[in-house]
Amino acid sequence: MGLLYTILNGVNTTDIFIGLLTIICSYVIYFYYKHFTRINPFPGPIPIPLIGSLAIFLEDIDAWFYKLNKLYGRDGIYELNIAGNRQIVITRAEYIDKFLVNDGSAHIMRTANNGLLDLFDLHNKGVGLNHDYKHWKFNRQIFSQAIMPLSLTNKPSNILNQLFEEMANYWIDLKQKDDNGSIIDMSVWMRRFTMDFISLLTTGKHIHSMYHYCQKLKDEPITKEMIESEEFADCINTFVSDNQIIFVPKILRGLPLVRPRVDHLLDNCGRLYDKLVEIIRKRRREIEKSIINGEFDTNTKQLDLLTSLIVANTQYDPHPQKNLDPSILRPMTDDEIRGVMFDAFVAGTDTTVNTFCFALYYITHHPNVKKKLLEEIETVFKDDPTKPITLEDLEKLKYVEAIIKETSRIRPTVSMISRYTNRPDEIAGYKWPANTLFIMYVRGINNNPLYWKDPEKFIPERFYNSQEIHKNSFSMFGGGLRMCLGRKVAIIELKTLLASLYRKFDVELVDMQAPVKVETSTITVCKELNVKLIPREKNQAKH
Ligand code: HEM
Repeated sequence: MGLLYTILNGVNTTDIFIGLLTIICSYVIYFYYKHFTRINPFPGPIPIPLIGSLAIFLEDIDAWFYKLNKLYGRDGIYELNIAGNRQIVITRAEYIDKFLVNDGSAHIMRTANNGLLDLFDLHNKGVGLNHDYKHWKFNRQIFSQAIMPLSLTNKPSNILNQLFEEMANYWIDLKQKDDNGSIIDMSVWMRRFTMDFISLLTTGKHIHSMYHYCQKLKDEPITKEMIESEEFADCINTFVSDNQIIFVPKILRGLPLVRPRVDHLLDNCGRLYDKLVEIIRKRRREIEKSIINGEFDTNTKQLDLLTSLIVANTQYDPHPQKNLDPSILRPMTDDEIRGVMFDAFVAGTDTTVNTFCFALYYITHHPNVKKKLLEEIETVFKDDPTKPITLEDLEKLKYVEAIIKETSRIRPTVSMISRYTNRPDEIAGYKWPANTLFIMYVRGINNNPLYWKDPEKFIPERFYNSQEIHKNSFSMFGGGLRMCLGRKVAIIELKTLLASLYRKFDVELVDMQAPVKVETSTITVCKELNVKLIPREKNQAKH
């Protein structure tokens, strides 16, 4: 202690300054030495020590990636450094094959987990950001067991029909007396709609977020339910729009620009987790009560998702699994269910909202597409605009499906999908060490003129003949072992929504000149889409 005191006592400000400067210079030299001697050097922006590419913090991520793709993506591979992490960006369909196959577990992880996943209790919870292979496998198996059978039933369509009717009535209610239609921000309404949908699908309970939003628009007195409902919607939106901060390296957590954002998101997630756990515990008690009373129906294939998750791998499981690794044949804890429910709300709401809004934007800008869409609706539903939509009807809506795919090709809401290697591998003809992070740049591949003629043109007919589509040149739901678990439900939802909307309303953009307003975090979000909805007269669907 005495020696340390003597040393420190003899140190003046200049010495401290010189010491710090030496440390910083040594780090910068070390950083650039590592950078210029890296394995498989590819073109890309020159990184700044600790920060990597500053542009990612200053520009919209999607717009920045699009620009980089034009600058560096010509040969199908380039690289970036984000907050000190090297990322290899792939823009050719031929190079992503290994990430999209279902065998092996070499490319199963999505992130390096050197960020703050643990702090948010996401590193071994749920599915989407789960970094722990064993826990991910267990959660994925049970989530899949619960959601896939649902998409084979009319349950999602029935909920969607009921919710669409409700929403259409609010829209008509909001119409000004002398106006021929209602002007609404579709992106906000769709967020409330998908929230109500996912809640009904997962818990069987209506949280009335559309109703509360409508009350708010009509300036009705604010009630406790309205506040709670808006808070829940805000928590989901905040997580969707601000979650990149979770991937900032731990070492940067205390920085003045980082700390408040992390604390804000932590507080947000805390409230969301508490709400979800409250819902789960309540449902568990309800199930226990119905079992005691002999009222629990194990034969039904139409349990809501939450009930399926609670009874999975118990004697009340309606889809008992055999021939599986015994370590994943156990029931889930409340915390594990919370992780999966969190995924359903976070991964299952905004993705659909944005795809739907982008589709409307393109349909309104392409009268020929709108005409064919209306003709298909007319053919399938004849002149009955009220008949509830069934799975059978959805099967027939081929052009609607092509519109959804073409929208996702040209403007994917998930424009980047990452994979992290846990062992050395050969990708794009190069040998890579373990722990390399790859980004499949979906928007670049989906719009690459190598695979698509006139890629910038909106032509749904491209998807009529799937054999003509180059392998891996279109991705909406990713692929391989981590492929989207909600893909079937999402397609049901999008098709039902588009058909229901155009059966009942004519849709016009309020500003046809304005580009679509987007903001990117891990997904590309439609920030605003102001539309005018004009109720259709009977038999008017063709125009
Ligand atoms: C249009 C709507 C949707 C789009 C475009 C979409 C897209 C995606 C994509 C690209 C992935 C990553 C796949 C990969 O890494 O290969 C993903 C993962 C996932 N999605 Fe979706 N999704 C949509 C709707 C939904 C819905 C409705 C749900 C649930 C109700 C859902 C649940 C999930 C989950 C849980 C994962 C993580 C799977 C894993 O990591 O194992 N998604 N989604």
